[in-house]
Amino acid sequence: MKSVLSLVSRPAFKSYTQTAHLPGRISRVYTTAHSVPPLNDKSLFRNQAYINGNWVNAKSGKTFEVTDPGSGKVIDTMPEMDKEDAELAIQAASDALPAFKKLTGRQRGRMLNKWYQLMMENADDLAKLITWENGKPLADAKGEVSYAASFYEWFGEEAPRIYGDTIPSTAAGNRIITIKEPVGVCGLITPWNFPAAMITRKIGPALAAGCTVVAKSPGETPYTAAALVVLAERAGIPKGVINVITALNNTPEIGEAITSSSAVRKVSFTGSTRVGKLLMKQSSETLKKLSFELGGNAPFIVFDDADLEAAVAGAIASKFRSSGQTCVCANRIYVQRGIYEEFVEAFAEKVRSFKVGGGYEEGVTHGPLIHDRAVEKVESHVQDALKHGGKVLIGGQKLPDLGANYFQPTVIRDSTADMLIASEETFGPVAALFPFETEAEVIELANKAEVGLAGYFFSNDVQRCFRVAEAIEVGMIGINTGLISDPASPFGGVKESGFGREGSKYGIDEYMITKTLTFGGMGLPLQGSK
Ligand SMILES: NC(=O)c1ccc[n+]([C@@H]2O[C@H](COP(=O)([O-])OP(=O)(O)OC[C@H]3O[C@@H](n4cnc5c(N)ncnc54)[C@H](O)[C@@H]3O)[C@@H](O)[C@H]2O)c1
Ligand SMILES: O=CCCC(=O)O
Repeated sequence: MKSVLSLVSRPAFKSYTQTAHLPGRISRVYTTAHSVPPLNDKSLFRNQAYINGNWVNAKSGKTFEVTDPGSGKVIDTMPEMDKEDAELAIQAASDALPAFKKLTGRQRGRMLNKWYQLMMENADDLAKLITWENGKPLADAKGEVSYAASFYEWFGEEAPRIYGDTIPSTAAGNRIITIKEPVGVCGLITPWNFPAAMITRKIGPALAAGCTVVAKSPGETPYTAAALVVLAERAGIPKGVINVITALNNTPEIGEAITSSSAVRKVSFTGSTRVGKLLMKQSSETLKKLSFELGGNAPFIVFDDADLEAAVAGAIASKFRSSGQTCVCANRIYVQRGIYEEFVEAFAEKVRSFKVGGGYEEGVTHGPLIHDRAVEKVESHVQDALKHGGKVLIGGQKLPDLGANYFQPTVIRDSTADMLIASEETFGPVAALFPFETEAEVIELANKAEVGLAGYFFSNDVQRCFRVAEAIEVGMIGINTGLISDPASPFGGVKESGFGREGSKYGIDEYMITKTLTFGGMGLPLQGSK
């Protein structure tokens, strides 16, 4: 294995251009460049885990390889940790808790603010790491860094503003107040699709509340998380407050260690509904406080009365963000019959202008998917749609000449309710367009999903806006917008998309408990007083 420094400063190793033929009337030039630009600050690249303020290997000495999804090349290794390492991290977080929770909110807020500033100062390097291990285009990666850092800024401001209540008692002579306390040690498990933002959205409120954490970084994208820890050290976060453990194949074992430990009082998980259900079962033995941000299958509805141009732009932004690999991506695009043909044409035209390729290449709008399993799922949804009468307008094919993980941005028209894509999250760059006739019909279709994370609709009728927003069973609705993510806005789902809210003024509550203080014998005359 090459040394870390040679890896982070290695020169371009491949760059080429090729033509990909798309069904329909055009063929597009796709390009890719597999060169990894060197970091300005090479010390941000770490290939170890972090426990109790120390950079460490797995006790077993085992490691796993991390692959650049764009080039298919191995980036480096990370420690393949197991239960024993997880227990050390939990112990470190437990030991650090008493002192950390005694700091004032203002003191913790200042640390988070410093961390925010360091992230912004090192935004270019963090973005390079995100693109390297996740594949998303550099411009998107930069956007993710700002989004991720904004959770430290936001919760740094919330930390000094944790209030309890004064409550009128029903019993005469009693006086009731509540205080908020940190829940304790938190186990945080996050996915690869936002290597920075999914972690900061949990660590920010946890630290603001006074909790200490054990974070399991995603096996596919652990280097961004490690770089964030380097910046945490510089921000003066005390040792043991943040512990980041790493694993790929041992992930279920780590999950079990975290969920079964009685020292861990809270688990916050972002990932699939399948794994969420498993972690909930595992956590039941110790009855932990839980937050689960799970899978989505977002309906995106365009009514006849919508602004067509805005609806097309919103649908493109929602569907193809991160090549369709976000939990809030539109998965089912329902368009009312009166506007359907016009919408299909304008939407397809936009997709034709995409440029797929390596994330570092200038002008690339869409990168590779994360791994071959993601490509297989996307391909199976396209094949299934074809079998059920869907018509592929654009795309529909893998792009093997670019690399194993590239798939053409795809538009399928005349989609129907019996297609897999109508009931399962694709998590990839396939836009399925469904025609519909009436408002009642589309609400029923939208609510058929077992999950309910995000939903979107476009309409210029204010009555309808309220009616439809109230009828759709999701945690978040975009009305006349395809982008809803904001640190100020509560993020979370209903039904099998989980529970709990991240970001916003509610996000910090997930990491606190309310303690009730009842004072008896109050309001009585002072004994012996005149
Ligand atoms: N609601 C949200 O905020 C949100 C955000 C991003 C992704 N997601 C969902 O995540 C899914 C895509 O990610 P994925 O396929 O990698 O999900 P996944 O559930 O397989 O993995 C997510 C994370 O959980 C870890 N994990 C996997 N198995 C585990 C186990 N047994 N114990 C403990 N940890 C385990 C993985 O290492 C990974 O870091 C989609 O369904 C997407 O909608 C949801
Ligand atoms: O993928 C899930 C998170 C997406 C977001 O925060 O916008």
